[in-house]
Amino acid sequence: MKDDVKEILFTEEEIAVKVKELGQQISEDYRGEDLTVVGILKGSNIFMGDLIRKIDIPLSIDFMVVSSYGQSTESSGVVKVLKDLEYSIEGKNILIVEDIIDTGLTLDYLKENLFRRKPKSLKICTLLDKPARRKVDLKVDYVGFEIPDAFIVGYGIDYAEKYRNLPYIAVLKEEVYE
Ligand SMILES: O=P(O)(O)OC[C@H]1O[C@H](OP(=O)(O)OP(=O)(O)O)[C@H](O)[C@@H]1O
Ligand code: HPA
Ligand SMILES: [Mg+2]
Repeated sequence: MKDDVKEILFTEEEIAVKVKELGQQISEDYRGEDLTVVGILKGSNIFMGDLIRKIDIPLSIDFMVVSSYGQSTESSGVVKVLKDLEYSIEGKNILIVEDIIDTGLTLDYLKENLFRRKPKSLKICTLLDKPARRKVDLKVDYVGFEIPDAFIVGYGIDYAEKYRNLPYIAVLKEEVYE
């Protein structure tokens, strides 16, 4: 697995520092308010777990499973909801947690989908932001790291369902996916 890595972008330690910063900022912004954190699986599986433990206010969690990359390095442009939320979000403060925003198509679809359910507020937190590939305008409220236009894996993020268990965030060698 490690032989497929071209370059480590962010170490475990760098990720931990950033996640703590994001958690502190979110805690301050929502203090005194109810908060429901919605993780977008599978990619946010690790980030979500680490982030909520750095948020020191009461919160509840829910998950959606969506997919648009499948086994590819390119978005299909079609966002499939494989598992929907368990609970109503009407009148609630919702924070969507994503691992990475690339073209923005996934979150553009999800924002529309969730806004229709009448939440009190709807904000977005992503660990990684790849602005060079954005295809839609998207306001993102909390961003961990801005990254270059490269296909990354690790810390829950996959290529063809592999590499999620890498403890750091890395760029894959092109020969792995070309
Ligand atoms: O901004 P976009 O171009 O839409 O890309 C971002 C989305 O792509 C990845 O999901 P993927 O479809 O790979 O599913 P996964 O989370 O199960 O890996 C990632 O987790 C984001 O949800
Ligand atoms: N890596 C893995 N999955 C992704 C990426 C990426 O760079 N962009 C969108 N989904
Ligand atoms: Mg993926």
